[in-house]
Amino acid sequence: MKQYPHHLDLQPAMHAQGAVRLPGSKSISNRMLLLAALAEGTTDIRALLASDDTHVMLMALQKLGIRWEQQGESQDYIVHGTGGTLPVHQADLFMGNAGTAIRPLTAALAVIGGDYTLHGVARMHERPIGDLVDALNAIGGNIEYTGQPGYPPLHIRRGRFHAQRLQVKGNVSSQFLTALLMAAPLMARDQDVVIEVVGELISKPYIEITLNLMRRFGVEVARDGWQAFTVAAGQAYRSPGTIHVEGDASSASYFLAAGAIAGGPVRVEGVGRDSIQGDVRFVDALEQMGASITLGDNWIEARSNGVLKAIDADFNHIPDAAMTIAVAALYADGPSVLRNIGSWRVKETDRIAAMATELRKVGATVEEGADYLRVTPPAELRPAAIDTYDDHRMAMCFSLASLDGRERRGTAIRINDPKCVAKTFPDYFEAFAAIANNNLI
Ligand SMILES: O=C(O)C1=C[C@@H](OP(=O)(O)O)[C@@H](O)[C@H](O)C1
Ligand SMILES: C=C(OP(=O)(O)O)C(=O)O
Repeated sequence: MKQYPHHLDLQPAMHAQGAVRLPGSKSISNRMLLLAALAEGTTDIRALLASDDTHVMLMALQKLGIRWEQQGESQDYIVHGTGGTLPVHQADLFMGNAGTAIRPLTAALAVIGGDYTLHGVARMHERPIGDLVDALNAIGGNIEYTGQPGYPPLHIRRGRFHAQRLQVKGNVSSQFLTALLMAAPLMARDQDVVIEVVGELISKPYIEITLNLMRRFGVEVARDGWQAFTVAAGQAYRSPGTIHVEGDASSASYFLAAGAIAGGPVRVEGVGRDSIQGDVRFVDALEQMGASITLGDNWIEARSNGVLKAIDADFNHIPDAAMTIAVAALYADGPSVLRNIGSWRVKETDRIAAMATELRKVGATVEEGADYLRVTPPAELRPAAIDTYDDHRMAMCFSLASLDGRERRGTAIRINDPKCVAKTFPDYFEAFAAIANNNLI
């Protein structure tokens, strides 16, 4: 993988312009890998994301005995599905800090049965998984915590699944519901499986990605809004043959915001108006801030010709791309408020605290609530060394503070420990330099 120095210095850039080919979507890549492994037949996955999060999924599948082959140097992978069984019944799996790997795998392994341990980096062991474990153990799963109750590491043994009606909480992470949905067809081939959501469900558009991909692998889910999901008996995953991974809409947010802040046009290629990723709705927020957005079939472009307007909005549906708005708010004409972002506290780091601390370094006044941030831009941005907390999105979104807006100049930004971008976008800084006057030094 890519080598990065201990820090990167970004000089102020007057303009942002150009086109960027996006890496594959993390959310789609890891779902497709698991679905292809569980399917009957061989799947040809095109343009898989190359990153830490997909690497841990690929390695885990390999350890579980799933055969896959990378096609030369490309990001095309052939995955040989085993139709819902696993050749290896005992494995120790390293999950890094990939929520999209550990959560779905926990459910699939618990249902298939075997003797598996799942663990990750230190932060993974602080990220909650209790609601998923509770849902599975309540119907006969056998999952134990080997560290702190409620958190990985986990020890999964063969359970005795009985009920086909599950309940899961959705207010901490939507990935728990995604995990159960993906595992549901493995639970009972002869009985319907019903999954009920107890209370509020956050990050809803990610459930749409799950349902869409399950459908492409041959499994239909009937739903009652966001309350209940039924996987009818008799369904099993089947390979769709060849399947393409869209470009990552969350990764697109940095470049589109660059176009909005520093004029543009900046075009991202690989996602467009028909994307299945909720994060394409990030462009609505940019539009509200005054940017002009054009959506094509497989591209999105952002430009702007004025100062950005402040925004006060609920960002529950786009928690990842919302971090980009927090930094774009530095260029707005007044205070912006990002609401309903409580899940930020249990992601790669406590993102509300980290964002508040780092925005203050460039001069912003920030009010931090349990589930919101209010960002008041300074008269002028101050040079700062940004700590990244091993959070790829902290590193990526703070690159934007080096851009000149119309009313506010960009500033010299040092990004400490930039290699964390490898979680989803190893080449991020090269791509950013290419649209921002090659300002990497
Ligand atoms: O299902 C997914 O692919 C994801 C769901 C979201 O998590 P939460 O549901 O925990 O908010 C998002 O933040 C994460 O990056 C990817
Ligand atoms: C929250 C994120 O990742 P994960 O899939 O590990 O939850 C993210 O990529 O911003």
